[in-house]
Amino acid sequence: MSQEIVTSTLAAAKRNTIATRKSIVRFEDVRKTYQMGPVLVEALRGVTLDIKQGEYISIMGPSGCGKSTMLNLLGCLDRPTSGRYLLGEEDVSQMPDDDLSGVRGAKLGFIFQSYNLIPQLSVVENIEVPLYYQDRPEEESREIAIRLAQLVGLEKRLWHKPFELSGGQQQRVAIARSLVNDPLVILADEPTGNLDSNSGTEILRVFDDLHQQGKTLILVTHDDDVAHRADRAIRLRDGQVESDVKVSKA
Ligand SMILES: Nc1ncnc2c1ncn2[C@@H]1O[C@H](COP(=O)(O)OP(=O)(O)OP(=O)(O)O)[C@@H](O)[C@H]1O
Repeated sequence: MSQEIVTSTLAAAKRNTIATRKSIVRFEDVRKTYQMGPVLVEALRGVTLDIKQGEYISIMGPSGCGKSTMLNLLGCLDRPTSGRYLLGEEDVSQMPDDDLSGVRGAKLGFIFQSYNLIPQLSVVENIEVPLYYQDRPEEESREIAIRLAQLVGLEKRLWHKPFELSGGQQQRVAIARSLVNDPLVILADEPTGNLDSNSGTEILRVFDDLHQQGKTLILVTHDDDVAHRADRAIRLRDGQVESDVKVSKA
């Protein structure tokens, strides 16, 4: 078989496997309206999306187009005004706050631009934080945290505090912490926004590795280069999906 045929056969096989994979996130005509005194602000105006297990998605768009609103909804930090949000098998669209917070802890991992680490805690202890709310034996939590610290390349920094780490290393701790409950989806908000370009590239390599391991990643960014590391790019404009395309890698 020629190289060309092999390449196109592989590409078709990959497309097929994505098409037949389980949906992890489904938005059906999701709308979000904020009330500002007498004024209604329509931040999301009918977004329909289907994200499959193992996809790596970037969300881009101009300021005010609804990215944070969408991330807040995806992250179960807020509820849609109307429409349906299915996370895995579960309809989370109108869940009460307590249940939503349970869903966040069990099914979602968060990575923020500003790392959000606890300054008094070491690398391992920061990674363990989401496990405090579970009834796990201490040694087991510690084992998981150390394994994840190793996974993100921090095996020589296990007992350092955040102020003793570079920005890139702090973001690795945040990534390890986001993985601790083996989430269905990892949500990242401008994860490289505070980093110089070398550290940013290192963090993007960690995302590439997670993607290779089959994790589902959704990343909001202003940066075209970051967006192009994903395999699907969604662009919002005025609260709607303007484009939703597969990223072609040269
Ligand atoms: N809590 C709120 N109350 C009222 N209006 C809001 C609220 N949050 C967002 N908005 C409005 O909803 C629209 C979408 O805002 P959103 O923060 O989702 O945009 P964004 O794409 O994340 O912008 P940026 O890139 O500047 O962070 C904007 O018009 C914004 O002013």
